[in-house]
Amino acid sequence: MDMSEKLKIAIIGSTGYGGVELIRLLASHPLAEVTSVISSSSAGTPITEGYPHLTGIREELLDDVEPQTIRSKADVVFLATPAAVASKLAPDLLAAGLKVIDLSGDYRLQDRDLYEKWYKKPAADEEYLKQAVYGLAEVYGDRVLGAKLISNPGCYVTAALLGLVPAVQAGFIDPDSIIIDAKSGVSGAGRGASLGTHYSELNESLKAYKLNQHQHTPEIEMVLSDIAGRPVVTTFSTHLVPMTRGIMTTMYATVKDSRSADDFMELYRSYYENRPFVRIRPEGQLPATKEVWGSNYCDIGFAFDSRTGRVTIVSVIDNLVKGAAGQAIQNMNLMMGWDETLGLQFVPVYP
Ligand SMILES: NC(=O)C1=CN([C@@H]2O[C@H](COP(=O)(O)OP(=O)(O)OC[C@H]3O[C@@H](n4cnc5c(N)ncnc54)[C@H](OP(=O)(O)O)[C@@H]3O)[C@@H](O)[C@H]2O)C=CC1
Ligand SMILES: CC(=O)N[C@@H](CCC(=O)OP(=O)(O)O)C(=O)O
Repeated sequence: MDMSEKLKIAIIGSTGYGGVELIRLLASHPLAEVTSVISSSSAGTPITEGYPHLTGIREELLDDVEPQTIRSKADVVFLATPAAVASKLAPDLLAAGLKVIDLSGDYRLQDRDLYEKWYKKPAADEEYLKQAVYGLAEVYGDRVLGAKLISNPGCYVTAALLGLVPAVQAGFIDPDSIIIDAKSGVSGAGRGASLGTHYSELNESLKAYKLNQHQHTPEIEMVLSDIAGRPVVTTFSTHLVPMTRGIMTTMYATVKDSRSADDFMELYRSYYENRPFVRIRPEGQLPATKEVWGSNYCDIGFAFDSRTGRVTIVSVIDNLVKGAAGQAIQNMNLMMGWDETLGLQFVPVYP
């Protein structure tokens, strides 16, 4: 690529929350620019019709989903589409010579049966699943360089795994004892209106949903099993919180070999030493979702209970940034061999 020219980006699903967050973040990327915003339902209309906050930033009309036209305008396409859409679109986009970064779950699980069981939709073709690189950037980032098809991890999965992987890999916790208690803001459910995300249903309430049925369960287990070197199953519970952005995962596990708070702190600081988006909090300080709002950070804190022999690990992310668009751009940077922080050095919005 001629470095005087920016990498051209198209976004399918640009009218959704993940898509519009890609537009926001890419607007300040030094080496990439959005050249096509695409809609399957409102091509020919301006994106500012649905998103007036983009006035003066993206005034062009939405394009159609047509691979050859997209290729004439872009080098990389981000798919921010509902489940089972990317698996239909990616083969033609790849054939047209585009690189594809998928924010949905379609290329995360290598096992097609697992996808169909948990997502209740048809799985992607085996041939493309084999090509897909799973982009949990801090763990598998070194596999992403030069990839043509990147599968961006789930939002809950990112928060949970960044909090668990170092301890599982080092054998500091018993993988079979892990319980993940997760909470998300409502933008995690996308822009479409539904009864469950309706203001008067959600406001002043906290509710558990999809218990033991959440589609991110097999993705978390896939990575924990890989890291532990044996099959791991886990209890993963999700809750909807009346806030716009943010995910907190509170994770409980039995500590092995009398590892201390200092041991954990040293392990996590060393694991994430060269990973600029993971911040380990000092002992006794637990992170809040507000402290990563609008940023690509994942903040992690610990609490030890010598009475029960358990550690509680708390991790927080912004679901739309580190949980979706931010990590997808981080993966694009890694794919291109660039500094992973390009275009992502936002200070969290506070308060
Ligand atoms: N929201 C979040 O925090 C996160 C979301 N994700 C995943 O990212 C993906 C997008 O999520 P999100 O932005 O929240 O969802 P939204 O529902 O807000 O947006 C999805 C967009 O996809 C487009 N779309 C729907 N059907 C098709 C189709 N057949 N072909 C092409 N485009 C289609 C729609 O736009 P149009 O009708 O204009 O084409 C819609 O605006 C999902 O898979 C989601 O699970 C992952 C991590 C976090
Ligand atoms: C609050 C809320 O509803 N969150 C969504 C997150 C879904 C998501 O991002 O799904 P994929 O990553 O699998 O595409 C959920 O729990 O289903």
